Amino acid sequence: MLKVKNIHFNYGNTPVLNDLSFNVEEGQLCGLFGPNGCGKTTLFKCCMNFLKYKEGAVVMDGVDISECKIEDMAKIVAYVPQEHKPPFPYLVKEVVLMGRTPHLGGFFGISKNDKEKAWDALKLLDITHLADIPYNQLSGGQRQMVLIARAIAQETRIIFLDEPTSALDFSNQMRIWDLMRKVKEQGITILACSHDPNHVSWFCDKVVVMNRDGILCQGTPHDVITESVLNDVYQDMCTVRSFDGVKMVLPRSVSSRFG
Ligand SMILES: Nc1ncnc2c1ncn2[C@@H]1O[C@H](COP(=O)(O)OP(=O)(O)OP(=O)(O)O)[C@@H](O)[C@H]1O
Repeated sequence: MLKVKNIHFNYGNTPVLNDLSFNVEEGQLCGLFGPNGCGKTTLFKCCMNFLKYKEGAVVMDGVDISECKIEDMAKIVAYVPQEHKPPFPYLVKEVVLMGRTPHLGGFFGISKNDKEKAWDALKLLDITHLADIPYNQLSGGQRQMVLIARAIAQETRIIFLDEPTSALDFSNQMRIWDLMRKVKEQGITILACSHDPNHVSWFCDKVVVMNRDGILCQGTPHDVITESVLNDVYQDMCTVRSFDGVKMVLPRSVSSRFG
């Protein structure tokens, strides 16, 4: 469903993505993690043709995205950005409704069905109580939930989420990861980056680990979430324990307190 082949990208003369390749299968929930500044957001933007990579190819749902117009892209992939702070003078229900006409960024030709889909997305995230509140008045976490609702309302076959739980409290973090699993069970393909290796380990089918040189490794959480990989990424700070087959990543300083 998503094929990234030998992508290279520079900001000016500074290389950021260096020969990145990975695939995500249809209906897979793929987690992407790596240290600050390794290029995760840049990778999302290259995959959506917002940034033009200089070598390589990205194929989504059989379409070479370098030839894809923005309105066609919006039918293939929905994007939840890491944060969204600019003034956005709309009510929450209007922001979610924009998921129905993402390429227009407005409310042209909206049907009763579109309104129902937007309302369903608000219900799915349990945020119907926010519907009539101005988006600009929301907290960071509430905005994150609304943008996820907008992506769900868009009804694409692929969803990209850039740190979708970074601003959320624990219950909303778990709710979003559980929701991503439910969504992927409907055959939708998800690529989500996260700074929490535990979330990636517990919820994802596949994990792609990046460092500043490119992709360090990729595979199932069982194969990838190991002390040697994590300590490569996080400079010898992690211990990995297994509880009933579930891997738990702990800071070394904590695990040493408990022997
Ligand atoms: N517009 C830009 N112009 C120049 N350099 C940029 C630009 N945007 C990002 N960078 C640089 O590119 C590198 C990758 O940034 P990116 O935001 O993709 O990393 P990231 O892995 O998403 O980081 P984080 O986990 O902190 O969100 C960083 O070194 C960053 O400083």
